[in-house]
Amino acid sequence: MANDVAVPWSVEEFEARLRAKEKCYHIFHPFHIAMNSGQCTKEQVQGWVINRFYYQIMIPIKDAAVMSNMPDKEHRRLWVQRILDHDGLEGDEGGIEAWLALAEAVGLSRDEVISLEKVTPGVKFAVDAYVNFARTAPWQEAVCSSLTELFAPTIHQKRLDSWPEHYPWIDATGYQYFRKRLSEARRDVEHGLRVTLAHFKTRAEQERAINILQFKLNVLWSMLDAMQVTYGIGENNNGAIARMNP
Ligand SMILES: O=C(O)c1cc(C(=O)O)c2c(n1)C(=O)C(=O)c1cc(C(=O)O)[nH]c1-2
Repeated sequence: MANDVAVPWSVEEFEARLRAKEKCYHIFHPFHIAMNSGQCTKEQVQGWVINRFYYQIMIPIKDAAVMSNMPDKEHRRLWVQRILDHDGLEGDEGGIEAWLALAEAVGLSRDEVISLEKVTPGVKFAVDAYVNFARTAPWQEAVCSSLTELFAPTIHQKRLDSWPEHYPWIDATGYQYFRKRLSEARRDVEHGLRVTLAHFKTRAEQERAINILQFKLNVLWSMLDAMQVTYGIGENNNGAIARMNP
């Protein structure tokens, strides 16, 4: 039977199928598994922080693009908070600044991170693909693509639980970013799920939503693939670094 005549999933079934995508989340990527179980070297943790900074600075740009495609103020009012979460306000800094505090806590200098000089091409490519999708897709599809945040609190909590023990050399002041995201991600997801469950109605549309979520999961996964090529995993990193910096 063709997709467009298949019976739509109930809202509950649709939500369950979106949530079932957790199995493809980057928490299961070998680089993340190594990082969260204390197997990464200092250089690898620093490499992750440097590369993820590009994601951090592009998220509010992505969100501004999505907001520009939202025709009504009810959604923009909620969405604008995502930009403020990252950019902050004068006297009340946001996620980008918190990420720079994490960078300093792992022994990097702000300038080194802000320069983006060490961001690996694959990470740039993956993040740019996400921003480009969000900028050009119908806004409800862009909202749907942010739903990897369904799975993010678990990964932030995992870092908060395991990093202090595994990486005692990281200054504890660096963990504020992960702490902040626990509640921010839950709030984002409430809005994101409401939009997605209401917008994707037919079975074909619901399947498209699942594919959009998979695309975003692939973005996150590809970022770590690129980091793994550059930095290796665990102690076995020499060849990889030599390839990047001959
Ligand atoms: O550290 C992570 O694993 C992780 C994952 C994700 C995600 O799942 O997309 C986000 C974040 N962090 C994050 O901090 C964040 O602000 C964020 C925004 C978005 C988005 O798609 O709009 N995802 C994520």
